Amino acid sequence: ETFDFVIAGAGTAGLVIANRLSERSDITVAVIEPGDDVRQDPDVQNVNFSFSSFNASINYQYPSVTSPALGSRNLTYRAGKAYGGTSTVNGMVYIRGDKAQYNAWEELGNEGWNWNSVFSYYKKGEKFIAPKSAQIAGGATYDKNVHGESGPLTIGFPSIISNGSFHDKALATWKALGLNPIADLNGGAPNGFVAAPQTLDPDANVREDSARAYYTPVEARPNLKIIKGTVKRITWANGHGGLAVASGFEIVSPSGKLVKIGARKEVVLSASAYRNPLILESSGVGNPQILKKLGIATKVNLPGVGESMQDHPIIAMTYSLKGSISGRIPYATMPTAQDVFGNKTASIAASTSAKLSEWAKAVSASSGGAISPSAIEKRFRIQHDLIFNKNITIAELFPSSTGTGVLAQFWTSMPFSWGSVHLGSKDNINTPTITPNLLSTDFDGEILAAVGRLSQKGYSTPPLSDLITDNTSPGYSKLPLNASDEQWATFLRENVLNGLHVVGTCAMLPKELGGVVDSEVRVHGTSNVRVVDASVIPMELSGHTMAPVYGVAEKAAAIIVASLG
Ligand SMILES: Cc1cc2nc3c(=O)[nH]c(=O)nc-3n(C[C@H](O)[C@H](O)[C@H](O)COP(=O)(O)OP(=O)(O)OC[C@H]3O[C@@H](n4cnc5c(N)ncnc54)[C@H](O)[C@@H]3O)c2cc1C
Repeated sequence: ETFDFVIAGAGTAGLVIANRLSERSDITVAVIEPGDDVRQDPDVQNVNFSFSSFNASINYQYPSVTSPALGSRNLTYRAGKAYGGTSTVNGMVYIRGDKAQYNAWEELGNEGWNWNSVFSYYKKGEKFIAPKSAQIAGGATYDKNVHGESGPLTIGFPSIISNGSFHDKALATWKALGLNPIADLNGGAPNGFVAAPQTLDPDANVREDSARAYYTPVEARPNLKIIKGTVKRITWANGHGGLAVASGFEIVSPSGKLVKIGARKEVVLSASAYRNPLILESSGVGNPQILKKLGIATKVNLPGVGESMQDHPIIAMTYSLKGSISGRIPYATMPTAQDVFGNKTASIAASTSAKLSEWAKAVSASSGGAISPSAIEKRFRIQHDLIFNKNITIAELFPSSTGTGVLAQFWTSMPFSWGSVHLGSKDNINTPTITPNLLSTDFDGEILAAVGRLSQKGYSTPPLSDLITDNTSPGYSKLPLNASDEQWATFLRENVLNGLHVVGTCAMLPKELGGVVDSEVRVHGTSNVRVVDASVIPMELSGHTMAPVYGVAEKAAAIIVASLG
């Protein structure tokens, strides 16, 4: 079969692209997806799901390689395998990040990619449902100017938001610690304490994933088709002008047969940050040294493929409560460097600035020289400037209720440790080789420890501390309030996990900075291969990744449609 556009992956981003392209009735669109239609699955719909309720058939679990910085542990990277991809199995939290982080995309060489432009696509995609009185009683606030009202993606607050004392006490404590309440964290300035909205329909009380939002309303379109299968590689036509030209995909059908699906115009990779590099590498697009080892001939020399993988390093602690909490406590506390480091901020800014070139050399070496030290240093300097001069939020502290306790999670936003994702062997398109390198740059551990101390301080400062009986994990005996730097370093090495917010493995950047796609999300060196999903986000954000994926996909779809004339 042949279509105008063929998209790999009916996930969070893939269905946005499919929806927007198929608005044009003169264009035919096919989406290749290995997962099933799970829109009626009660575990998917349930907004009070537990992560463990998702069975393996809709939940990829990729093990990483072991890492010395993690005490030789390996990590599990999870993602959704279904219509809707990871938006069907995720935590649904919808946070976009800081304005300056988006403006940095333009500074890095992506013309037209800045907060104002992506913000307009956030609004286009969104249908925001304002909180009702019960949710307002639980602390839900908003600024209607930063939300859209008529897009496909419904966003709201959980209907069972806790109206107990947790919110008021948490707000008072964080305020006492300098983190003031803010009305809405999605307007590009999330510094402070606030209730976070989610991708759910509060009236129907169901999860809003990208299948429900972007596929259900358009599935009857005759020019849109989802085909079950796994993309193995891009098929190439005879090139012209030095650019590689895709003619479609070779896919593995459910019965294991290799089938060709033709693309008259373009192919789009939306198979996730874990899987797009695998498809590119198995098509000969990537680092020639890696391709040679795999026995694959180089079609396009593009060493950034699969590199600069970034994630949020995350820690969870638990506190037991005097009483219990009924309902959800979806609050986010988002501090800046100043909030975390106080009067040491300027000296830390200066000492870390002096180390950027050393860190860049180490990260370049760990990528086998795939990205040059100078390119990484340029990217690090922009990141450092965001943290220390542009005052972005550098972490998130995020409680959730276990009923009789609080799971107090926190993570840092912009790591200086980068990992990678590559094809492990020529014929295994399903299993990425993931090298996390989490906390391999010492400062990432230092900043996480500082945020951890802030978290401990929050739970031991009245009035929030009035609710708490003890720290049950890891326990104050293991990690006291005055724990030393060494105690923190050991604790983090043994306990840090991957936040599952992976970006950057097909970064939207100029090729000389290690980029894989240009600012029209087209793979460098090709005329008609685009990548649209979390993998193109060039640097980690202070938001969670789903909201940025939706914003990026809406804008990328507009770019592709505009190119059709
Ligand atoms: C457990 C968990 C909780 C999370 N919680 C949150 C949260 O609360 N808030 C938030 O913002 N973010 C959260 N995230 C992260 C966020 O959901 C993801 O970053 C985002 O959904 C990724 O979207 P994507 O389009 O890049 O990829 P996906 O949505 O994963 O889509 C990729 C699709 O491609 C398909 N595919 C894979 N390989 C192939 C192939 N070879 N050929 C064809 N198709 C293929 C997959 O089956 C999938 O459908 C969470 C992630 C996880 C795992």
